[in-house]
Amino acid sequence: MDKLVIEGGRPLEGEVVISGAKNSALPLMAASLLAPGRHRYQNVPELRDIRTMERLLAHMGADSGRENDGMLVIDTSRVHLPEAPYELVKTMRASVLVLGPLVARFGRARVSLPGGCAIGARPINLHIKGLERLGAVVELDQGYVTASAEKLRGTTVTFDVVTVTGTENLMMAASLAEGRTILENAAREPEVADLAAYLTSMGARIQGVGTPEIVIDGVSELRPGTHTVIPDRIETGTYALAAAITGGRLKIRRCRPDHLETVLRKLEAAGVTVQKAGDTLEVEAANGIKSVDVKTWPYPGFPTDMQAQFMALMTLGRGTSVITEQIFENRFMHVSELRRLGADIGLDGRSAVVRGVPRLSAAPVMATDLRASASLVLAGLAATGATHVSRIYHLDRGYERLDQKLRQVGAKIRREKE
Ligand SMILES: CC(=O)N[C@H]1[C@@H](OP(=O)(O)OP(=O)(O)OC[C@H]2O[C@@H](n3ccc(=O)[nH]c3=O)[C@H](O)[C@@H]2O)O[C@H](CO)[C@@H](O)[C@@H]1O
Ligand SMILES: C=C(OP(=O)(O)O)C(=O)O
Repeated sequence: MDKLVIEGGRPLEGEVVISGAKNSALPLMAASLLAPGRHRYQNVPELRDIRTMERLLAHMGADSGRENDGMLVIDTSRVHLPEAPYELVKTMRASVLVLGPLVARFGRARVSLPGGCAIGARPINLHIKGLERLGAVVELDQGYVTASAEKLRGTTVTFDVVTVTGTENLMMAASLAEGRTILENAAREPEVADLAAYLTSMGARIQGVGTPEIVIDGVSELRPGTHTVIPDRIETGTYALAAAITGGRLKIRRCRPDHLETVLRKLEAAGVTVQKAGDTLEVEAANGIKSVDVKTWPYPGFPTDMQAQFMALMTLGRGTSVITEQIFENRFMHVSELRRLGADIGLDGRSAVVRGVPRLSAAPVMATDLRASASLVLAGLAATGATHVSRIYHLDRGYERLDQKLRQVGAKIRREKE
């Protein structure tokens, strides 16, 4: 197992190029199951989750590989086994994204239940309820969801809570259903819009994307297409915070600042200078950090996937910050580790009360999920001394070449065997 060793206390300076979004690429890859043939994706990051999705699709009979220019090509002509086994699903919850496409195209699917994870129980009841509304017969058997439907039929589905992958699963299934499906209280995340853009290029008829009501008119078949994945807004935000927490200055290139408005406004409120120009963001923190409060919320609210990293920044704020997690019931696993670095954080139900301290100092820390790991890396970049972050396989799920990109902008960070 690898760990990261970070010698902190150096302001980051220079340029970082943002990779394609993991949370866009995964549903886009699942969408390849909707139409036999060669699907071509540009800007897919090299990540552990992407390789897991390739293995999952391969299990079903798909072929995939990269072309010389990095284009990921998935050929679904020979898919014959509509099944997602436990061994793969347990390593990546996003595997559940194959459920909708499989039922829609093959009339049946057998997908392992993902189970809980470090950040919460994360049920998929709304995915299942939605598929049932579309006419699928769904059963739970020995830890697997089996769903079957001769033909899905359009209907209205109202989500009890906003669910990103739930919206994506149902949008894919409804694209091949008979008639019109209306998804109410749908997710508005940019990744949902990116998936809708690809589905539309495949021949799907989708309206209302980016609003809480998505209308899908089913078509009888879809065709493979070519698509460029949007830049990763969470990676972008993480580097913006890396500049801020180290008192540095970063030019963040090939990103979409408009997908990160809420985070950028909070950064400005914290006294950080943020300049947007097209697909470039410049972030500079010359005068320290002011404490600000944050509440996570579905898009366009403050993303839960940035909560842990923002908390790392707030540990060094002037004043007290209240950070409230409203999406997942257990997404504070980083708190005890940040405390090991000298942070002063109290927990009160769904809120963390972060009293800023003048400095953090290095310690060995360990993370239990992807963004918690990122928050520890940020804290380590600011802390004095050498911070050892273990279990970085979490980071490798979601950040492409994180250590290399940070080294390029002046961080002293290396990967070591534990
Ligand atoms: C691969 C991917 O895109 N992952 C993202 C996606 O996860 P994911 O799509 O799994 O998260 P959801 O949006 O579904 O979860 C939001 C809330 O709804 C609840 N819920 C969800 C589905 C369901 O059937 N029943 C239910 O109760 C969840 O437990 C959670 O409390 O959105 C999350 C919220 O922005 C992000 O943190 C994840 O990075
Ligand atoms: C929670 C995340 O991912 P996943 O939904 O794949 O677990 C994330 O990207 O922060």
